[in-house]
Amino acid sequence: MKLDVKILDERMRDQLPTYATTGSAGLDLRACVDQEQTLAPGASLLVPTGISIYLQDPGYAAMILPRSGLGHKSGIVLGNLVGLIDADYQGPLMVSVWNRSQTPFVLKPMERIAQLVVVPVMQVSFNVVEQFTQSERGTGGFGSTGSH
Ligand SMILES: O=c1ccn([C@H]2C[C@H](O)[C@@H](COP(=O)(O)OP(=O)(O)OP(=O)(O)O)O2)c(=O)[nH]1
Ligand SMILES: [Mg+2]
Repeated sequence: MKLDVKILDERMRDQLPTYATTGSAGLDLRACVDQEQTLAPGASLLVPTGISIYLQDPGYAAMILPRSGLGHKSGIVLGNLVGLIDADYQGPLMVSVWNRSQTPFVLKPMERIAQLVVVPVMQVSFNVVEQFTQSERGTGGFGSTGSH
């Protein structure tokens, strides 16, 4: 699907997010900062990605997720854990970069810091009931099926 994008930082014009492989689910987002910035252990920083997107159709949303390499090796994840981009959002796409490690992290301009995944969404309305039709699981959860 074609997604409307606005370029807010000229550096993004010739490097719009792309799928790294034919099977990639995520589009890598870059840190559109002007200078290197050091994130102290535990610190988080709201980083512009230099673009805005407009999904428009409420049947879609986008999620910002950590990159696994950065998250696992460097402890660079997201301050909001997951970023949810509403279909009607038209503002700048921002990434809350959180250094959950115990080592300072140097964020470099235009570095790929997170990834964007576009997902289908179903909006619901509520049907208030007194009883649910009984399911096999019922109210069991939080380990009710055992651990083996
Ligand atoms: O990592 C993120 C998360 C959100 N957003 C933008 C897009 C999203 O549509 C909007 C609102 O996000 P959300 O609803 O999660 O935040 P909120 O704190 O509930 O703000 P609001 O009151 O504006 O809904 O902020 C980002 O750019 N990056
Ligand atoms: Mg909200």
